[in-house]
Amino acid sequence: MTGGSGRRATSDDPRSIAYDTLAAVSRDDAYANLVLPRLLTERKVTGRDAALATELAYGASRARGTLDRIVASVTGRETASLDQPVADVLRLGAYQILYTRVPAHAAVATSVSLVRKVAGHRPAGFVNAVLRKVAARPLDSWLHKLSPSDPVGALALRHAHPEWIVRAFAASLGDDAELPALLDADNAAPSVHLCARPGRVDRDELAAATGGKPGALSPYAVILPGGAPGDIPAVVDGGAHVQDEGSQAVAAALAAVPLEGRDERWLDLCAGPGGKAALLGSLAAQRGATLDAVEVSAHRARLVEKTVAGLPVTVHEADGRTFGEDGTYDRVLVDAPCTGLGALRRRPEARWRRQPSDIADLTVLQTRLLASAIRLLRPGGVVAYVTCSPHLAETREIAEAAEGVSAVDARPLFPGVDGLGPEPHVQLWPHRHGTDAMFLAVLRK
Ligand SMILES: C[S@@+](CC[C@H](N)C(=O)[O-])C[C@H]1O[C@@H](n2cnc3c(N)ncnc32)[C@H](O)[C@@H]1O
Repeated sequence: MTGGSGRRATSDDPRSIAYDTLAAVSRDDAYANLVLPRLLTERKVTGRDAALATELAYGASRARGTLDRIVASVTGRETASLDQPVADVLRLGAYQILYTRVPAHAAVATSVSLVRKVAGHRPAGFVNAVLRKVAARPLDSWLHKLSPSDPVGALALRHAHPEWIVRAFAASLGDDAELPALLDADNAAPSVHLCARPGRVDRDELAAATGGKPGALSPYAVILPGGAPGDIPAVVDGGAHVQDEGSQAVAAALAAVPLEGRDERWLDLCAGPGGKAALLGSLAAQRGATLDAVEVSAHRARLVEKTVAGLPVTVHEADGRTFGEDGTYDRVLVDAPCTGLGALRRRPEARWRRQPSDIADLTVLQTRLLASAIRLLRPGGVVAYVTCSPHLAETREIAEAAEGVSAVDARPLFPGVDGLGPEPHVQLWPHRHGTDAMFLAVLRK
């Protein structure tokens, strides 16, 4: 298994497209959810072929760790140590055999011809032999055979998540009972949510026009039944944008916190690509306030500029840790850079790329950004500390260590919504709320 060429399959066959997506993820650290749509467009693949390519590329990316364990138990070596083209063809083949209705003989035959295309004739016999052995047992039997004895390890294997992530979810949830539902939700494609920009589009009219339904958490959310949001007239003309309802709800919560005194200067300290800045900017426009939107990355600052065009928002390409004049803002959002463990359903491969060692650097940055936000607030002003991760080290522990502020109970900002704990903060969950697992702490200076 040496000398992998790393060639692309370059064809419009769904398996080739799925393979090229997996290869881009393995070789170039690419994001499957960016590569796949581009390949489908370039190769003009639509309809059932596009659906199959999507299922295979995203499914095999999500299940990668579990597939690798099964393949490794057949080959006797780490799957990641095989040549990349062989490893990815085996993942794709094993995924079809174990997780789809593709007949095993077809999955094996197409995998053998795929490996010939991307790695030459030498590994063809190996791929054929390995996949035949994979096909000798159904998925349940593999899971049973390879399952560790501890329950969290077993859930991690069964639901294709790294163990450290399942443990982090369990710690945040407080027990293990909901883990299967949460892990299942991570493995399902999320529905598309729109944000009807306040002052531009009426949410109920947008719901009626799109066949969607109003969301329960954000007064601006429409949950779409399916289809391509880019074709919706309100999205085309900028009256609405695509945004997870949880993201909308935490931004709207900051605007809804009661505040005494001046309420004119708002700040978004981590603004790119600008979804929350667009909602806050729309609310600011209605309330005679202005928003400063800070983003350290030049490319992402440009994205914010596009997203907030026409709103009373000034974009600053700057470092939030050192930005601005102390004591000058009334409301500040810190939507901190984080592991993104609350949005795994959106990024098929992300769970396998993230490492526990990522946490330490992120928590230092999160602490410094929150301290900067507090420095920038006037006395009595409020900060919303937000992450799209439920990891306790990135959420409660950061909020509770913040100095010079007291926690505001955030739960009344979500009237009629259950399962928001832990008091006084809000933790949303995909399996409870249908949103990304957004965390919100509201702190008053
Ligand atoms: C979770 S994202 C924000 C998402 C955004 N609020 C939205 O709703 O579209 C975090 C952002 O913080 C930016 N960032 C990272 N470090 C930063 C810093 N020191 N100062 C300002 N922005 C920073 C990242 O580039 C990234 O765009």
